[in-house]
Amino acid sequence: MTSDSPAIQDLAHAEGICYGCGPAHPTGLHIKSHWHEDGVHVVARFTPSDEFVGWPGLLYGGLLAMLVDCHSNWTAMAYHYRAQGRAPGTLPAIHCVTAHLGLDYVKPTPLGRALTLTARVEGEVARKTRVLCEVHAGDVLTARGDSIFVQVDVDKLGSAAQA
Ligand SMILES: CCCCCCCC/C=C\CCCCCCCC(=O)SCCNC(=O)CCNC(=O)[C@H](O)C(C)(C)COP(=O)(O)OP(=O)(O)OC[C@H]1O[C@@H](n2cnc3c(N)ncnc32)[C@H](O)[C@@H]1OP(=O)(O)O
Repeated sequence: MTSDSPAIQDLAHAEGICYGCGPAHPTGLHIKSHWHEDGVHVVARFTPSDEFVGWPGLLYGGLLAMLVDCHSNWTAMAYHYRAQGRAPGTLPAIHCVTAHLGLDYVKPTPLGRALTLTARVEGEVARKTRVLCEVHAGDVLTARGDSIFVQVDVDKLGSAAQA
């Protein structure tokens, strides 16, 4: 899959309203994740605009966490679909939620430059999936995520799952 193909979010959850990655959110970030052609990594690109400023000229760390959170979660979900030998968007839908978001801020992250998020699943996978994610601005590694996502049955989550 390449970035010319539909994003995993658009295939799997076009009606999603997550602020970070929901295709149907009116003003959200619309993060788009794609399998890399190496078949191992999932990649997203995002250029933060000036409104996401933290320290002058630099990206607010919370926004960076949002990017890593959503992209890593979609990496986990894409992995589960592929492990079952089927495409995102086929039924039954696979849903994961963030159980643990780990993030190291390695270097200041600039505003107004394309960021590349590159994530992959690490280790044994069951209901719980560990995802490693690197954020690069050009050649510079600016952040590193190490997070846990847990597959959930949304029918059992009750009203919390309706959002
Ligand atoms: C929550 C409602 C949302 C529903 C919507 C679903 C639709 C999704 C559709 C499309 C997604 C697009 C949107 C992406 C958005 C970005 C991601 C977010 O912002 S998600 C929101 C933030 N996250 C939460 O609100 C989770 C709140 N926490 C929980 O609900 C539970 O704690 C949960 C489900 C994570 C686990 O609870 P247990 O009772 O089902 O399962 P146990 O047995 O505790 O854990 C399972 C395994 O995970 C490990 N685990 C659990 N918590 C951990 C942690 N904090 N760190 C490390 N491991 C953990 C455990 O050790 C266990 O591992 P072992 O199988 O024994 O190896």
